[in-house]
Amino acid sequence: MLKILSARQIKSLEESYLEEKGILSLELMETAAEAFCQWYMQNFSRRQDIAIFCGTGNNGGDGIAIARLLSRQGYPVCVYTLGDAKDGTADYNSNLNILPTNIVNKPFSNIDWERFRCHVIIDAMLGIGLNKPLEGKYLDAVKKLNSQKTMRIAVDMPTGLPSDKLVDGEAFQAHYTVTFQTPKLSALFPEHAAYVGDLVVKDIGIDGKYFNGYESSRYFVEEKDILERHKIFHKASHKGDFGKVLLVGGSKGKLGAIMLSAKAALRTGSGLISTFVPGFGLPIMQSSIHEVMVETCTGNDILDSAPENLDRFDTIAIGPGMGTDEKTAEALKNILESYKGKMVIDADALNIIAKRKDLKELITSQMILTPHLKEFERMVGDDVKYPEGRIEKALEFSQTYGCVLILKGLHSLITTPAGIQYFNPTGSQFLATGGTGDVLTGVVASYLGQGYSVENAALCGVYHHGLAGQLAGEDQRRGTIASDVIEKIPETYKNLGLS
Ligand SMILES: NC(=O)C1=CN([C@@H]2O[C@H](COP(=O)(O)OP(=O)(O)OC[C@H]3O[C@@H](n4cnc5c(N)ncnc54)[C@H](OP(=O)(O)O)[C@@H]3O)[C@@H](O)[C@H]2O)[C@@H](O)CC1
Ligand SMILES: [K+]
Repeated sequence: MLKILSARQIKSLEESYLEEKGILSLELMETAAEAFCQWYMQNFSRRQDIAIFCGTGNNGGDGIAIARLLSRQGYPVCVYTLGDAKDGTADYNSNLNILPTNIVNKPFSNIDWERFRCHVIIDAMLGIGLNKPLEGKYLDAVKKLNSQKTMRIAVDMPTGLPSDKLVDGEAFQAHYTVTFQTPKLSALFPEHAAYVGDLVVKDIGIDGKYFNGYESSRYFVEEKDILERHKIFHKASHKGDFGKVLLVGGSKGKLGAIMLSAKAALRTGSGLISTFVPGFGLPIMQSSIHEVMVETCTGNDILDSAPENLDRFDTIAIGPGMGTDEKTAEALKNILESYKGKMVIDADALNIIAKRKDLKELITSQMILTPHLKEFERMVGDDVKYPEGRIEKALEFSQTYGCVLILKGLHSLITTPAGIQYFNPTGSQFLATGGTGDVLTGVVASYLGQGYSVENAALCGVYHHGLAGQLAGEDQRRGTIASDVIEKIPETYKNLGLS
């Protein structure tokens, strides 16, 4: 887990790290530049001309050091500076003084934009030191660079993005942001996706113990954290060991939702899946998914009653495609009141709960709620447009009702009633398509059925779902559909070296 700190905390952390280790900030800058270059060299060829735009703070210092290191490795580099060296930080100037003279180094204001050509733009203008919206030449630079049809990469933060809050005005639009040590909070806001691009976190050697003194309950999940939370099954495991899961949902025209959840749960590893759907769905379910068992409610078109003997199941997920009819709401109430096991509450179940205070009171610590932004807004009855406020609201909700909350979106946020908030690293823009939420419900329910704690099921579920989305997107690009994501779930295990 990487602890997420504010820009102010990062500066203080850096100072105490340097002091305790007895190293110079210039050395840390060199480490950061090396980390960037190592990533760059793995991903880009020497045939691509690089233009590095540098401010005069330490972000600019990183840029100048990157220019020297890449040039030494045979990469064609030009440097463009946005300020006067006399205003530069000490480390910026130290790097400028050792920039080889064969590297073109021009002021930004001297660029002839008619003739400007490069393949890759590296933004080292401003990083976590940004303290006001862009204006003047920085604004001009960002606008010019964003309009270039080239690869754009930001060092630490895209210029113009404040580290801890929503952007105000313009910012550099990166395809990749290579950030140091730990992600900055705002790089994880879905609203900033077009500025951050793909986020790459590079270790610069400040180990975890230095983070201990800084208060934060927000973390960025890493692959190793997920590996630790998985259960290991053995050859002799029986299908019953993988859990008996009941998935409740579906209504006329929306049966596909519960089918997607069921298939996803099977692909995640569930042994026995039952579904509970309106009567019309029985032949459809049975003919399309042979591995699931199907039970039906009293009514033919809508879900109007609860299943019998809920204790037969290790876990229940409810909501996909269910509709919000009053009879359905009563069936939901019945299930929430009588079932004591772990549950996933999604989609229309959330929409029903949003309107019923009495149902909100039935939320327990055994439950994982999985709203997307619109559903969450209905649940809290408030505007959650601003990410800083939304993250706070998620915490408040989870603590008030004692449940685990998965707020879906880019870098889905998992909040536990203990007050910990985890940002998920996996995912893809191609997950923004109908039915992927139903897939997540099936994945999370499957882990609950396999005996995972609510916290581990939420973390592993969101991680694998996001990774499956990435893998599906690599093959299918904008043509990715929810079923492709399901088919990629088994590959996520292979990816992590899990059986
Ligand atoms: N911390 C770490 O672990 C490590 C940090 N490292 C690197 O250092 C970076 C942070 O460096 P930093 O603190 O010097 O800040 P930086 O982003 O260069 O900007 C400061 C300058 O910008 C100016 N300025 C601000 N807003 C502005 C605006 N809107 N428009 C115009 N100007 C504006 C501000 O001017 P002022 O307000 O002071 O007049 C000041 O001159 C960090 O992102 C990372 O890349 C790595 O080297 C090693 C490990
Ligand atoms: K930058």
